[in-house]
Amino acid sequence: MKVLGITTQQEVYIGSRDRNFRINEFLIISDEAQGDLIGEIVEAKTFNRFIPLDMGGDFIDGSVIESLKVMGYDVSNETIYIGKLRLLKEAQYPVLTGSEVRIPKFEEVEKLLISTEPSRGLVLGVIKNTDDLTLNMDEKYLNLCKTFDEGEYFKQKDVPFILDYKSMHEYPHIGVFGGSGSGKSFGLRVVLEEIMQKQVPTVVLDPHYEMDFSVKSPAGADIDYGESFKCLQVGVDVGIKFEELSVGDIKNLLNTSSPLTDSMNNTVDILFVRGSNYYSFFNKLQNLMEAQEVGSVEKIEEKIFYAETKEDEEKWTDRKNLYQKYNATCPNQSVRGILWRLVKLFNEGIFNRDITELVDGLKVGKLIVIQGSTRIIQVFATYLLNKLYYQRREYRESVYRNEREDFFPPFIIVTDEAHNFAPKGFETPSKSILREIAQEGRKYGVFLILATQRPTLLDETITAQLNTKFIFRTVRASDIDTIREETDIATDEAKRLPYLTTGDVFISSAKAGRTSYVRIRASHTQTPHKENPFDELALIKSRDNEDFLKYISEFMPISTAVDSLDIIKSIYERHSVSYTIDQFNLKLKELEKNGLIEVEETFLGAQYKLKKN
Ligand SMILES: Nc1ncnc2c1ncn2[C@@H]1O[C@H](COP(=O)(O)OP(=O)(O)OP(=O)(O)O)[C@@H](O)[C@H]1O
Repeated sequence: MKVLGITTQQEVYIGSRDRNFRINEFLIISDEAQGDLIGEIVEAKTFNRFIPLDMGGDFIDGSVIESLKVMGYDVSNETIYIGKLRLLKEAQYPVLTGSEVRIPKFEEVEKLLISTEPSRGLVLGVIKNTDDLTLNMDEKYLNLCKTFDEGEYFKQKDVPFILDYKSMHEYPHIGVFGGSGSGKSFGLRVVLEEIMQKQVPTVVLDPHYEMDFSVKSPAGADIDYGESFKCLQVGVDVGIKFEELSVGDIKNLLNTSSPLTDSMNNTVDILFVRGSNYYSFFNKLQNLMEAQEVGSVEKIEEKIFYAETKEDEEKWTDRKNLYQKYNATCPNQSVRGILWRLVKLFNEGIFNRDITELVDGLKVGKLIVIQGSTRIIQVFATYLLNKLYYQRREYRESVYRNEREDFFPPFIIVTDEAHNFAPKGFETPSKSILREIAQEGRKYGVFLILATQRPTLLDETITAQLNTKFIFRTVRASDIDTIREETDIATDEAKRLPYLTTGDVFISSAKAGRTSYVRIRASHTQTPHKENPFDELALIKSRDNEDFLKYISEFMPISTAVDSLDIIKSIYERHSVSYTIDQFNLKLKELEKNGLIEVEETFLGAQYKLKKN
């Protein structure tokens, strides 16, 4: 392998007669003047005599062809492999043409490729095309993971990719970008498995109900995550304690239910009293609304006068007071709107629980998965993240002040569909807290892992704070542009983004100052949605058919014209399963079509029989 053509300090062409180049493999140029220079292949081509070299287009120029000839290559008759090698560190001078190129030894690239020990980092996969480098690789880096491809598991044969999560302290926050089906959720699962192994307290917002780690995959038979995570459903296991809400919180919550008008905001300011419980706020709104509907103090007094019971009298007196106090400042429309939003939240069960179980889990280093519909998670997350972030902040600040507050651990927040929580261009309640954490979280040990299919729709301030970025296959041009702006990904790599294989990813790290090309390892667990819905359909159908066959076997042969009604009755009595005549006949036809029974046409119509075998 030799350096060809006119060279620069950043990039050179190299050629070989017998070795094909692979994208992102590492090679060393032995430059006589400058010593060893390490580079990475960013483009590779093969030429042979059927495709003359001068058709190379803009990939190679005339100087490359000329130097191939000078070095003794027969450009019109031989197969020649050519690669573009980008130096990892700019050379002092342009590289010497004709320099020898060789495969590095592991220790020559170890520092470049491996950022920390496996025990101190997250083993996320393997660095692609590095199998040549593993020849004398340290034992501690061997057999750390498996990869999964086309239904088969493979032993690790490349250098492992280990993410130094502790460096988040300096380079906080991770972004995970990729189009649908690119391997983003799978990648997130692997990251979370590793986080669980390190027992880092983590909150995962999971509107898709997919982050469950109880089902093992063949690659994780000996690892059990059962005790390391907990799924909690909003409104069932976790919720918001109404008494703890500030006026800001309640406005945020009502707003997520449906946006509040200025007048509604104002009305909440006037009516809400911190520390009151749900029912007292509800009653206040309800009573004021009813008083407003009566219309005037005189009319309410009439109601008091004609009240039939003491209770009624008190109720209307109360309403009169509210009316007198608030009618002028709180329009009926706004009171009504707030009440409607409040009841909607209440009906979702969000005020039924608190976050004690969640906080207890975090304190022992668990991964807490919050499940619920996208909307309810948005409502809850705003409250939750504010609460957790300020608790952690308060704890850290008390440490600075040498005071003793109860320990509250550092933690990570993970969410898919992050553009819904922090959209570009308009304000949402969850966005302000995420933005604050993106900018200030590092100081207090609160970190974000945000995944999205649409980086272009994610708030720019937040995107700019994501120091490590995982970029899976991305096809949309606008998203590729955003990725190019927001990462150090090179033009050559950006061009490859639409063609990346599912599960392959560019990991661009501010700490390393470079991008690695990685295959995400096989996950130890499986998503609960793994079953193909069409297989599920077939399975249910065949179970259904088997059951039906069991019910009818003893009545065979069956003449539909005479027997159906009696058999349907018997099946109902014995098995409590009911069929209409049409359903029963259709089921018989289906069984016959699937070859489970036989049919014969008789003068009485169709007669079904068990199959002879
Ligand atoms: N690293 C990998 N190794 C093996 N298989 C993978 C890998 N990554 C993804 N897959 C498989 O590819 C499929 C799609 O992956 P995944 O569900 O993660 O896509 P996605 O990008 O999250 O899509 P969406 O955003 O639509 O959910 C899954 O069936 C998964 O099993």
